[in-house]
Amino acid sequence: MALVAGRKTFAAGKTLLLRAGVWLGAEAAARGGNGARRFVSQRVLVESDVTAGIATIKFKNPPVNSLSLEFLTEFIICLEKLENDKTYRGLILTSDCPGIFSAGLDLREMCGKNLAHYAEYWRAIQETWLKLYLSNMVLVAAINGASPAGGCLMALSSDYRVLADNPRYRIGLNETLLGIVAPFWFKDVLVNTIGHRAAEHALQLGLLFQPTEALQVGMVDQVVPEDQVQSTALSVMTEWLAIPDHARQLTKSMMRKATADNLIKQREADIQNFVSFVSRDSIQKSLQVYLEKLKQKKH
Ligand SMILES: CCCC/C=C/CC(=O)SCCNC(=O)CCNC(=O)[C@H](O)C(C)(C)COP(=O)(O)OP(=O)(O)OC[C@H]1O[C@@H](n2cnc3c(N)ncnc32)[C@H](O)[C@@H]1OP(=O)(O)O
Repeated sequence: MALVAGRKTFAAGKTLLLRAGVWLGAEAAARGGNGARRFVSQRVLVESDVTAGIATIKFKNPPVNSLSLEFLTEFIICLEKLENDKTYRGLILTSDCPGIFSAGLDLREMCGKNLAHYAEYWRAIQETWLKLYLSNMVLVAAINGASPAGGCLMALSSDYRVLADNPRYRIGLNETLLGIVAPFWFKDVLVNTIGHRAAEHALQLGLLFQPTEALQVGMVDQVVPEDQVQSTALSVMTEWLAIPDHARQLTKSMMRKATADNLIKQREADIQNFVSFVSRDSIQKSLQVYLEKLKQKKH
């Protein structure tokens, strides 16, 4: 059944389908007698409370939960499985890596690879976003670490964001600092969240907000002590799940459909655009310099 779901997801990406199959073969699922279920994959941990109808996905791609193609493949399959299983009405996104929610796109997937790889990678990024943004489940991001760029996008695609109060946990779309440009649909999601002027400011400067600033600008909904992030996410979830599903889902779709359709109607062009942008010599150079800087930071 899960493979069928995977096939639907990756109708346009044969390699991804194959990888998904490999992952599904390696998956282990355990059920407890108390309604708790746990799916284990290499990079994505899914815990669920069947009785409450709530699942928690923990990103587990150390050291920084970068969105590698392998991670995205597992993540997409998990999302699809949960979405198709009517047991689940709510999903909490969080991290299993201390201090990092997600470092965003994996820069190694965008450097020194061939054009077909860039296209495959970008399709997976698009697919992940569409799955998150259009989910029928209530999505709450329990942001327990730094959350730049693609990490921020995942949080912004949730319905509610709870951020741990730690000045090191900065969140924002910092693409310009890497010498690259946030795609239009990243921009659309940011504008929908914090408004046009604040988004223009944040995007041009590649701002990464500390928790109090993120709350002030409306990028997150709540900032709480680190040890209360999960419990707060859970109580927010309970509040949201008290709303009848059909009314909430239709309202969510009414609010989000136009933004998602904007990408859906030009998906292939967006892929081509990414491929030609990222394969430019100047962009490859910028990304390599940035990666090198990250590596040298430690020394
Ligand atoms: C072209 C069209 C537009 C495409 C859109 C792109 C959106 C994106 O998401 S681009 C990615 C933007 N991400 C970032 O700018 C984050 C960069 N990373 C950091 O700022 C920090 O790593 C961190 C704050 C997330 C964590 O800091 P910490 O001190 O704990 O760890 P580090 O020592 O910096 O990193 C450990 C290790 O991980 C490597 N790494 C970090 N980020 C990435 C990444 N995004 N992709 C791949 N690899 C990453 C870093 O180089 C270190 O590697 P080594 O241990 O080998 O040195």
